[in-house]
Amino acid sequence: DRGSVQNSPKSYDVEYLMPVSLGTPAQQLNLDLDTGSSDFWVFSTLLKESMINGQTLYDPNASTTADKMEGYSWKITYGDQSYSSGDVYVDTVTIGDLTVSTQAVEAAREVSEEFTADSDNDGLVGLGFGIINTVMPYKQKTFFEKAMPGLDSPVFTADLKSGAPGRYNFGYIDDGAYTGNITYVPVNSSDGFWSWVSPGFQVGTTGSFNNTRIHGIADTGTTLLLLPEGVCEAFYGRIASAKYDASQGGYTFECNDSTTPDFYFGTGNGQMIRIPGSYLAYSKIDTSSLRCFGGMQSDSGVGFTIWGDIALKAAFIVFDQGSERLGWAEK
Ligand SMILES: CC1CCN(C(=N)N)CC1
Repeated sequence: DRGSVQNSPKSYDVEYLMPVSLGTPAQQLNLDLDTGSSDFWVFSTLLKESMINGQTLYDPNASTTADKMEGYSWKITYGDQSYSSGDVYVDTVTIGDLTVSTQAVEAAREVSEEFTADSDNDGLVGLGFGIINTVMPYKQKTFFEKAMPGLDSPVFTADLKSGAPGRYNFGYIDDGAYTGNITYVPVNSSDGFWSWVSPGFQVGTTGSFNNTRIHGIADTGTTLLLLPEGVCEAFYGRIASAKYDASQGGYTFECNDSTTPDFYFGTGNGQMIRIPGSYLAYSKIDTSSLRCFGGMQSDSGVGFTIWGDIALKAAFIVFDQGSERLGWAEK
């Protein structure tokens, strides 16, 4: 079996949403595929009105295939301190023609204001590893873990684009979606994340390659690229107008600063992925400013590097759960 679904970026590529069908008859929600978490949760009719702001709600009572998991609950808190919690139902879920008939659907009773404010986002499909699923008393499998045994190949791929729709594929690799070779690197899933080690980085076409191992996670659910402080300094040190602006909470520089270099990160076997400098002028810090908030910021608050959407949209990535490895290719 296999599946394929288009993903669409919200403004500034802050997140990428995909249509998902839940229940019988099908209820379509727009969900955020997040490889940095492992809960499948949705806005639902169990929520208080005050927590809803235009989102589409999953109504388990309107689904003839929904079964409540009595006595089960969940609560998740994300890196930015946003959170959600609620009850659990088993129901059928289809993403891009791929159906899992008994998915644990976590129906929200409570969401924090960050989720309420994001009116386009109806919930998350966590495609990290199931060991960090928050359902109690027994954790539940991710959509991919449920689908995997029936797939042609135990992989899913992410093709995120800058300011344009991309695609998530399940169960196969589309050889037309990338250029050159796919370089595979081992994954350590013990923390539940797609954790891997980059051999280093290079700033610009003329800079030398810095052999410094960077431990991090491939995370579709994080907008920016969070790298070690020293890497940020090496990059922003090459941009004439760049500075660390505590009032903005990060590095900023003039959006059109022509000294902005491309950023390359190593994936192994001498392969590098090129992130165009334009991706790193993330967004204007306010409408009247000529300065942009940087797409690369320090990972000091997290403890490891997060290869978020800024990096992922420069590549074609294979999340190979069958062999616990990541595949990186240019496109
Ligand atoms: C380590 C953190 C990375 C960002 N998160 C996420 N994509 N859900 C939360 C975990």
